[in-house]
Amino acid sequence: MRKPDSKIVLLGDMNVGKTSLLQRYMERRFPDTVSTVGGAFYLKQWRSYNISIWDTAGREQFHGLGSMYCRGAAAIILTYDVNHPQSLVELEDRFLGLTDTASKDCLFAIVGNKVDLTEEGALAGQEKEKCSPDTDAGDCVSPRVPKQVQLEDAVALYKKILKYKMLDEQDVPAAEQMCFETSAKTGYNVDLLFETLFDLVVPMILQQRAERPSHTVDISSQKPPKRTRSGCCA
Ligand SMILES: Nc1nc2c(ncn2[C@@H]2O[C@H](COP(=O)(O)OP(=O)(O)OP(=O)(O)O)[C@@H](O)[C@H]2O)c(=O)[nH]1
Ligand SMILES: [Mg+2]
Repeated sequence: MRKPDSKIVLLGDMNVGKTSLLQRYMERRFPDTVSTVGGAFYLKQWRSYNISIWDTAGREQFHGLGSMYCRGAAAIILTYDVNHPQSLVELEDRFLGLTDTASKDCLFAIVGNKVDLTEEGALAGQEKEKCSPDTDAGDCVSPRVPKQVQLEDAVALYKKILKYKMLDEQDVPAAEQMCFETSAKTGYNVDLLFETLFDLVVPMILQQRAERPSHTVDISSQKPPKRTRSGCCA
């Protein structure tokens, strides 16, 4: 198996659409999902780099595994459902602490998913035919509701995270670049989310490589060991 150069992890409450987002990006479809057990990952080749993207379980019973999946992560996607304010609250209360094991310069993206279900989704080009007896289930939309969580709430959380991590706003990407509203169902902003992160992670890979001590020994520059009287080497 190809060895990953970097790691991105999806975190968030159950049912917010983590698995659906990843499948939409990697497989270009929106299949039925079952609630994730433990975790699973995809390997994505981005330019000449291999990036592993980990999907985790949002269910409380798997909570203990979260920090293990985050270990060494270069970026974490904190996912909520724009129709469930509690799912944003949970990111701060339950999931942020799991990211302590991530890389010290870990990037954070905050993602409000299921925007297709909102009235605002229609303005963002999410309009689809309403369900009718002749419409395929995958092509129909539930009745639209006003969005329950605003993008500004996600931006506020992003700024809290910077404080929690003791990061300076000037040293990290701007909140507006790292807070997204998506729909795994229609694909809205899904490529933008993942590919923004890939582009930000690549310089981190290069920096790590530059800092890593070289394990290669140039044997041509090594002098043969001197013989001592006992026959051993000095
Ligand atoms: N309308 C709509 N439904 C979505 C969207 N994304 C996911 N869903 C639905 O929401 C439900 C949960 O999606 P999952 O992707 O399994 O959620 P999850 O976050 O992986 O959940 P856990 O694995 O339990 O943590 C499924 O019925 C999906 O079809 C979306 O963008 N729009
Ligand atoms: Mg899942």
